[in-house]
Amino acid sequence: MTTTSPSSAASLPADWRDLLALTKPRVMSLVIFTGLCGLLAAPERIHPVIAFTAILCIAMGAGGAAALNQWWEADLDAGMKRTANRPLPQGRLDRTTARDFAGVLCAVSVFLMGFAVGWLPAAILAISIIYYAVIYTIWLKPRTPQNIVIGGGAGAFPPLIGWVAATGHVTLMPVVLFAIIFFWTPPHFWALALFVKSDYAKVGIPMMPVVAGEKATRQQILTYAVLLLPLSVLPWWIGGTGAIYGISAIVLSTLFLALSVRVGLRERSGPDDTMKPEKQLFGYSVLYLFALFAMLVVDRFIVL
Ligand code: HEM
Ligand SMILES: CC(C)=CCC/C(C)=C/CC/C(C)=C/COP(=O)(O)OP(=O)(O)O
Repeated sequence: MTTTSPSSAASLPADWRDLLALTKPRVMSLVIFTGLCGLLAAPERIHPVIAFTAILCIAMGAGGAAALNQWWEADLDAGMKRTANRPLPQGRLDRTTARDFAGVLCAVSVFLMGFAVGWLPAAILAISIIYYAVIYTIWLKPRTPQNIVIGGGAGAFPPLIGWVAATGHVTLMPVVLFAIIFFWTPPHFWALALFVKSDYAKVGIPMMPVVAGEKATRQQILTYAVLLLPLSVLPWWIGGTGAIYGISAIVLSTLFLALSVRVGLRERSGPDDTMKPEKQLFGYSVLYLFALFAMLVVDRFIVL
C-alpha cells in the first residue's frame, strides 16, 4: 500500500471550505449526534454551557481525527474515484497545514474536555482519536479485512463520551450504546464496500469484498444485522429506557434486518448490476442510527 509521505508542498492559503472538508462533516454529523444523544439520554443533567462544550469537544476531536486520516491517506485518496476530489489529493491544501490543523483540533478537544467537563470523558475522547487516526487508519486498514470490525470501536465511543460527560462514570447503559454502534458498523460499511469494491481493489486496501469475496461479505452483513436486532432492544430489556425506545428499536432494526436479508441472499446479476439493494441498505443504515438514537432521547423526555 502507498502511504502519504508527510512532507509539505509549498504553503497554500487555506480556504475554510477545504479545512471543513478535512473534518468529513457529513459523516461526523452522525458521530456528533450520537454523542449528543448519549449526553441527553443520561440520567443526570449538567449545565447547558458544559453540555455544549462537551459536544463541541466531541465534534473537534472527531473532525481532527478525520483530518489526520486524510493527511495520512492523501496518496491513497488520490487513487479512488470516491475520494479523489478531496482537498489534499486535489492539491487545494498543503499537507503541513492539514497536519497542523488536525493536530490543533485534536489537542484542543481533549484539553478543553478535560478542563471544562472532566478528565474521564477527555481520556475516552483521546482513546477514540488514537483509535481512529492510528489504530484503524495506519495499522488495521491496510492490513486486514477485519479492519472495520475492530476499528469500528473508534466510532462507537461518542455516546459513551456524551454519557460520561453528563454523569462522570461508566455504567452498563453507555456500554450497550457502544455495542450497538460496534455491531452496526460492519453492515453499514460493507454495504458501501460492495458497490465501491473496485476502488479499494485498485489501491490495494484489503476490504472484505476484495479479500473474502462478495458472497462472504453478504453473509457477514447478515450475521451482524441479526445480532444487532436484540442488541438494539437491550437498553429496554435492562430497564434503561421505556417502551417508546424499545418498540422503535424493534421496528427500525427489523427493517434493517429485512434490507440486510435482501443483500445477504442476493447475487450480483452481472457487471451492469446497479447494486440498488446495497445502496439502499447503506442509505438506510445512516437513517437507522439517527432514528434509533433520536428515539433514545424522545423516550427519556416522554414518559408514558
Ligand atoms: C470503521 C468504521 C466506519 C467506516 C470504515 C465507515 C466508512 C464510511 C464511508 C467510506 C462512507 C462514505 C463517505 C464518503 O464517501 O465520504 C461513510 C458514510 C457515512 N458514515 Fe460511515 N464508516 C464508519 C463508521 C461510521 C460511524 C461510527 C458513523 C456515525 C456514527 C458513520 C456515519 C456515516 C455517515 C452519516 C455517512 C454518510 C455521509 C454522507 O452522506 O456523505 N460511519 N462511512
Ligand atoms: C470521537 C471520535 C474520534 C470519533 C471518530 C469517529 C469515527 C471513527 C468515525 C469513523 C467514520 C469514518 C469517517 C470512517 C471512514 O472510514 P475511512 O476513513 O476508511 O474512509 P475514507 O475512505 O472515506 O477515508
